[in-house]
Amino acid sequence: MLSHIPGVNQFVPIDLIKADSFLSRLFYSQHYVLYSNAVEMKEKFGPVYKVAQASMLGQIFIHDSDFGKLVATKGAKMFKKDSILNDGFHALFGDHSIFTTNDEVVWKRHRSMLNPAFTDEKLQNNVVKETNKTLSELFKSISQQSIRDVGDDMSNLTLDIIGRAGFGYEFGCTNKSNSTNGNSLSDSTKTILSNLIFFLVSPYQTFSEKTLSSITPIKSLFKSRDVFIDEITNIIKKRRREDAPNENDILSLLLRGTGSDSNDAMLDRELVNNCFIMIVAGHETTSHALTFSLYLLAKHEEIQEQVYDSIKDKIPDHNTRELTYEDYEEKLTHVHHVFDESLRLYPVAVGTNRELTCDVDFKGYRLPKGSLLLFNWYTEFMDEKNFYRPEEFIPSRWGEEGSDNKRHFMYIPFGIGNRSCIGKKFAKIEAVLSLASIMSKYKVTFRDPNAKLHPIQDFTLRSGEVYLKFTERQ
Ligand code: HEM
Repeated sequence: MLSHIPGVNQFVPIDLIKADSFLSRLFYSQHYVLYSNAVEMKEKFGPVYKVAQASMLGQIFIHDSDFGKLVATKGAKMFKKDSILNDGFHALFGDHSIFTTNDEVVWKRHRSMLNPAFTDEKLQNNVVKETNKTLSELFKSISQQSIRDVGDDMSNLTLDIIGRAGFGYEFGCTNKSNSTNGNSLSDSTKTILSNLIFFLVSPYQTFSEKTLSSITPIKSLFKSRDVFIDEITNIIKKRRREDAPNENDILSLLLRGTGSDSNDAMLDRELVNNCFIMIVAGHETTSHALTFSLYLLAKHEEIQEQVYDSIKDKIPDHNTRELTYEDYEEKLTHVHHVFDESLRLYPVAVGTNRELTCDVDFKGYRLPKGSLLLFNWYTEFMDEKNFYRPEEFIPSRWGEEGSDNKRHFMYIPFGIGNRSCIGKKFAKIEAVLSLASIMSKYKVTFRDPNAKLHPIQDFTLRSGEVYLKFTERQ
């Protein structure tokens, strides 16, 4: 027997929400339900409930790993991206990219064209090299100033890495003396990211871009978007003119065969949209994940020392050479565990949005076709049935026997199914090598021993301000 879906304010029909996104975005309360309050909401209503407040009008929340299984096995047939949210992305990033397109055929084509840029071989050659290069620049600036705004450092680091490894492009964030026009693009990227949420909660379906531009943060966001598109178009033009394009970066791969009308060629607007989305998706997420990891290591000095000891033990010459892909694969197990554990406690993507393309029966409820779903996986990460003492930072739990099988459909910080993160391994290599290099060179401690973390739920989960002291190890 199917039950009535529990929750709050059930009265708003989904068609009304779709017709009037202005109403649905009058207030923004997603942060309340998504992260800080998610565990409480699940306890109150169970794993499936309906929330009708502000931007979440009529949205069905799902907190159950069986849903992950459903997405992994039948996802493509039952779900599509949330069309309301995607409309917002189209206005900013264009609708011709792997992340924003609503068209399944277009998505498949983009995904299959981008996949070869993310093979182990490509990542080995490319991400490892650019991560090491960018870290060495960061370390030079740390030697001049040991109290660091870690959020800022990680943002600069990850933006430079995706610029170099993705597009052979110098954002010039870690090595300021190197920057030419890089600054305009890095500033634009940061403006877009910090103002994204103002736009997503605005009535973007109801009003024109001109009207919306009367709101200052949205105006700067559109301005930065235009700078970005111009710059990226110039990068592409320049690359086309070059005789020997960088063989390993993402752009080189996409450029091969482009310019024609054949099916396997990416047109200019698709290239621009995809480059834009890669920079945004590839930068912010990893930057916050790294900041959370460093905060946790500073908070747990004994774990930090264990990580350092394991690096010394497994890589005796760690302080005289750069770390390699083999180190990443074979010798940095403790660092992998730290990263997995911090993504469990602070998953930068706490869930994902979908729209149902057919009626679906799940856990005794009928979820009607057209429903907007928010699959929140964070509550499973914080559930005692999956992780003992879930509130605590215990990286060693990841090395315990059987932990991988048990968590297959449940621990999914990079999503699950066909639309899961294409950059997962890119991010992991970059993050594990960065954490290991930092740990091997510095001890990190709080500038203020009473410092507290205040995570902010925007489009992603952000770390807020984290200041740490970096003391060079002898
Ligand atoms: C810690 C770092 C990262 C996290 C936690 C993360 C998380 C995610 C998640 C959860 C999704 C799925 C969204 C959905 O189902 O709607 C996703 C998609 C995506 N991510 Fe990541 N990501 C990270 C890093 C990266 C990097 C480094 C890149 C690129 C270099 C990247 C590029 C993308 C793209 C293009 C998609 C869309 C894939 C598609 O729709 O086929 N991400 N990411």
